[in-house]
Amino acid sequence: TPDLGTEFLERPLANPLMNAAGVWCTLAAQLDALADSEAAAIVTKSCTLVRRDGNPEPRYRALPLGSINSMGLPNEGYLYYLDYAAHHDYDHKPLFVSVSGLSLDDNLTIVAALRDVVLPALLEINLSCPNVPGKAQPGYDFEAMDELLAEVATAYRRPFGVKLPPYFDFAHFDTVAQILNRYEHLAFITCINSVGNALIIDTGQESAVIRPKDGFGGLGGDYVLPTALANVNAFHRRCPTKTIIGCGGVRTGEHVFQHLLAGATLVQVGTALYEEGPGIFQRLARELAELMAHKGYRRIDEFRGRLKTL
Ligand SMILES: O=C1NC(=O)NC(C(=O)O)N1
Repeated sequence: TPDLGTEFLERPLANPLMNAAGVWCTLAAQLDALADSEAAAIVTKSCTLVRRDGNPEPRYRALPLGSINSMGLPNEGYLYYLDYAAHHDYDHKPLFVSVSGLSLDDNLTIVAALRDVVLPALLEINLSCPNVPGKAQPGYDFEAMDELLAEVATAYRRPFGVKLPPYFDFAHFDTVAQILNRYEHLAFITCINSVGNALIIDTGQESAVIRPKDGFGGLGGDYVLPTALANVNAFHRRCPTKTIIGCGGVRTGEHVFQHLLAGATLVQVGTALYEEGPGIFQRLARELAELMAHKGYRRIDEFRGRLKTL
């Protein structure tokens, strides 16, 4: 059988699979379930300085082709996740801590705290939550993003990564890649977060389907796979010294294969994990191995990043 083994930041991993920040990772019991699953790494729900209830419900809706959500960063506050990180067994599998402070100061406070506890946990700075009313995504404000990365890189002084929103224009791919390439400590790039501020309409009810923001929310699932693959490949081409983590639209082993072909090293699962639970990682690993066997690949590095063009 094919070997799903891979490497992330020089660390060997059993497979390229992990959860997407925010899904099945807000509470310790959920994170424990991921730690006990076939996922090779896990990431926490994006945390803020203080605990948040998040947006009013209904704020998540599963759809025939994916999901829409406007959770609003409900989380237990950063100290909860630092405590979880302090007790995690890093020899078993890596733990990422996702941080989504609501201000530059909040981000720097959390990042400094994570630095000072000196844990092997990996930092994923979320630049792309589309669902906090009144808060623009740093990922779409290039000057603010550049300032945030400069401050975080200076404060953290260790390898970290960013979770980007989707971009839809080569000028934006170029500008963002140019910014990211200036930060040596910036070791990985996770593409993409949900496609922000979509609107799903229930025809029968003649209504939006989630309460926050008049029904506008982040789109995930099958709807976003082509956009996710494009962003993975765009930053894979433009940031040769960075490791790309793919996220968006992964529901089958074939989708994992496509993210790897596009240049991803790890592949995160969001909507499909929300719907299927942590058992999904065993299914995705099996389906990826079957597809690799069918194609005659023994290892991931035989095809990773080798997307052909016409
Ligand atoms: O970064 C985020 N992306 C999402 O799609 N939703 C969550 C949230 O709303 O908390 N955050």
